[in-house]
Amino acid sequence: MSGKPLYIRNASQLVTLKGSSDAPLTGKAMEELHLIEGGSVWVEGGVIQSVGTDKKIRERYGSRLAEAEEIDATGRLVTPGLVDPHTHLVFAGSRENEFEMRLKGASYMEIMNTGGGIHATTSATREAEAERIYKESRRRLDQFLRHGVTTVEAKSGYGLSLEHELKQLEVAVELNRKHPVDVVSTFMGAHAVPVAYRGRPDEFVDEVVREMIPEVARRGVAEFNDVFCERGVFTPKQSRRILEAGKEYGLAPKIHADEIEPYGGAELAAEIGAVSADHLLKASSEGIRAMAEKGVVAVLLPGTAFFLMAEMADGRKMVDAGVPVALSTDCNPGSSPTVSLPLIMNLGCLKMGMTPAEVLTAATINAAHAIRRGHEIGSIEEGKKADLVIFDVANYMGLQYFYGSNHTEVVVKNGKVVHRRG
Ligand SMILES: O=C(O)CC1=NCN=C1
Ligand SMILES: [Zn+2]
Repeated sequence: MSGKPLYIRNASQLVTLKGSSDAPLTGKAMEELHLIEGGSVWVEGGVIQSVGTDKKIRERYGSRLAEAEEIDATGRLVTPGLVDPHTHLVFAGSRENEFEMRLKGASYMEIMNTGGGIHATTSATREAEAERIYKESRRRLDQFLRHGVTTVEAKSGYGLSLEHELKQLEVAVELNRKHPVDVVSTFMGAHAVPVAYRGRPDEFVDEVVREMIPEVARRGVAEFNDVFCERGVFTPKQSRRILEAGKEYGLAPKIHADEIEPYGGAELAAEIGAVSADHLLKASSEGIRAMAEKGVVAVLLPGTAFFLMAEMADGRKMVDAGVPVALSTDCNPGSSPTVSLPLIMNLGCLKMGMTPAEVLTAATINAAHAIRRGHEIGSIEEGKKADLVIFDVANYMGLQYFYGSNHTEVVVKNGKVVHRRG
């Protein structure tokens, strides 16, 4: 096995989340972190080899301790690497101007319908060379890493044409190849109807379905296909057509659902077998029930609601209804310009009625299942990728109690230390 073993020892709390690799956790199981007090991990070849009390690990590897890189985690919390299953990471430019417009009363949709919003970022991203988009996106990915995030999903959706959607996706693929943080790509050509197609949405849907999806699938630059199902963007009928087309080409469906108005997005997600339905601030009780029945992961984005000064999705209701709940930053220049998944967990507790254990489950194993990676990341179990974080708090409750801070001290990715707080 290449490289030295890594021995992380004697954590005040080691959150394993063991036994969650086959399916996302729901209901009461979202609270069962399977903690080990004084826990240790032995890592070799980028893989978790053994997890247990420090006594167990020292007995098992006693003769080899001297050859290992040792990190003393005494007094600190060790968790799986955080996973962000919903970002619009890859883009150029920013929209501070719109932030001030919204503080003065303009709505998100008003700004978008007058040529700003997604259209503003689309113009900037179309004009920018891939190199510049790569550099700006890499900087955000560096910041994610410093917040304990070891895997992110990244959507296209600021190209809105085959040429520029492919440009975004190629940047995401390049970041995945070169950056320590793993990047999982989602095609989202159906993020908005571009200005050139204003008033002719069905013709744009034709282009997404007939031109973009086949080429994206042929190049293998995305695993998922997402659509902004919202009044004034894409109807449930158009969204169904786009997601069905993606399934035909092997792109698993995801959906931005019921963000601004109740619109049947959650129901459509259950009907079509989406991997996840995201936002859900206005999801109906019927939609939530249907998602629970079909095991569709609800990816909740409280940072977006916070930044849009809107009411939050009812995380408590969804957890109690048996929906698998995950959390994400929704990192994007318009409605959630943040990389702080730890702050999103704080909002899960303070604004959505979730518990400290539930939000940690939602930002690790359930987030991993929302991007079909639950079998390889999201928990600290033998055979899984050694993606781990050491936080400078004594327990998982402290991560939420001392809110608003970045408690990330050490990040381990594939068994290698890739960040130590300076
Ligand atoms: O505004 C943006 O750039 C991202 C977004 N898409 C759907 N909601 C927000
Ligand atoms: Zn989004």
